[in-house]
Amino acid sequence: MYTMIRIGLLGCGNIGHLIAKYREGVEIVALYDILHERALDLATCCNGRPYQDFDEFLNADMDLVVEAASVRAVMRYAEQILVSGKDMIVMSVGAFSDQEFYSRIREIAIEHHRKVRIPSGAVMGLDNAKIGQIGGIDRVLLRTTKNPKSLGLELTEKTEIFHGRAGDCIRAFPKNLNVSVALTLASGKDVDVELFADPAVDRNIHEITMEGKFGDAYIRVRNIPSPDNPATSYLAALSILTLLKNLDEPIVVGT
Ligand SMILES: NC(=O)C1=CN([C@@H]2O[C@H](COP(=O)(O)OP(=O)(O)OC[C@H]3O[C@@H](n4cnc5c(N)ncnc54)[C@H](OP(=O)(O)O)[C@@H]3O)[C@@H](O)[C@H]2O)C=CC1
Ligand SMILES: O=C([O-])CC(=O)C(=O)O
Repeated sequence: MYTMIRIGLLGCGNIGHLIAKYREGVEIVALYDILHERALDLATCCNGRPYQDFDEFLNADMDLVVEAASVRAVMRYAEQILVSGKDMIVMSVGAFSDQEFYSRIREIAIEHHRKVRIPSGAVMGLDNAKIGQIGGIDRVLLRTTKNPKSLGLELTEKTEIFHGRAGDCIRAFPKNLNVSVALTLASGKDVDVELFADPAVDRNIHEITMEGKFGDAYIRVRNIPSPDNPATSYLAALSILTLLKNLDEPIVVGT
């Protein structure tokens, strides 16, 4: 028999709302957002209790905290969450581009017997990219194209606005390129990123090219933006909903 997993939502914006609306197998018991009105508003769609104080939120009777807030929120709260005995699901994985922070959180998770899970988010192929950890991949390139509005820009023609490494890209675009850091963590390769703003596209397009001992791969996802936040692909919310649904599954599919 399965028991409901009890979660707390850190971040009650677009993804938080989609989790509340479509969740399966989990109960939302606690909600926290930097803007308390957002937690209050989301509490009306689920039975969770909104908290204004983070420490009180963390004391709620829950198994894990689902972060759908920001890179800053992960950097600020991850350690405290793990030390409090809760697991974490992290959407704003860009926080882990800071190597020192990543190592510290990993050590704390080991010490406290906790897990930090990173969903595939807005890309496909993240699980297979993990073969890079055993030397199977030589190079990973991520080419992302979004409408300028998703990037907070006003442009009239397609423009390359970043070309470089994932760690530098997430610092410049913390709300738009978490996927580049997820790919870096999965593959163990410092991912090359090309970011384009194109007023002619109405999707968030991620093209991944991988080359290695296995051969080569080209994966393109043309994501529909979330209704409430065009920077975030709807696929990212589906990915976290699926992870939540499978948390207690005894048979695990995918690398
Ligand atoms: N891994 C992946 O593939 C993907 C990751 N993401 C990331 O997931 C996160 C959530 O996305 P989404 O729901 O669309 O974002 P939204 O901006 O719609 O919602 C985030 C909410 O969290 C709040 N928030 C921000 N910082 C904090 C904090 N320090 N403490 C508490 N609340 C905070 C925001 O407030 P305010 O508006 O005031 O900042 C907002 O209400 C983002 O960081 C996004 O970049 C998104 C897509 C794909
Ligand atoms: O949702 C997307 O397309 C990607 C995104 O915002 C991110 O990785 O931060």
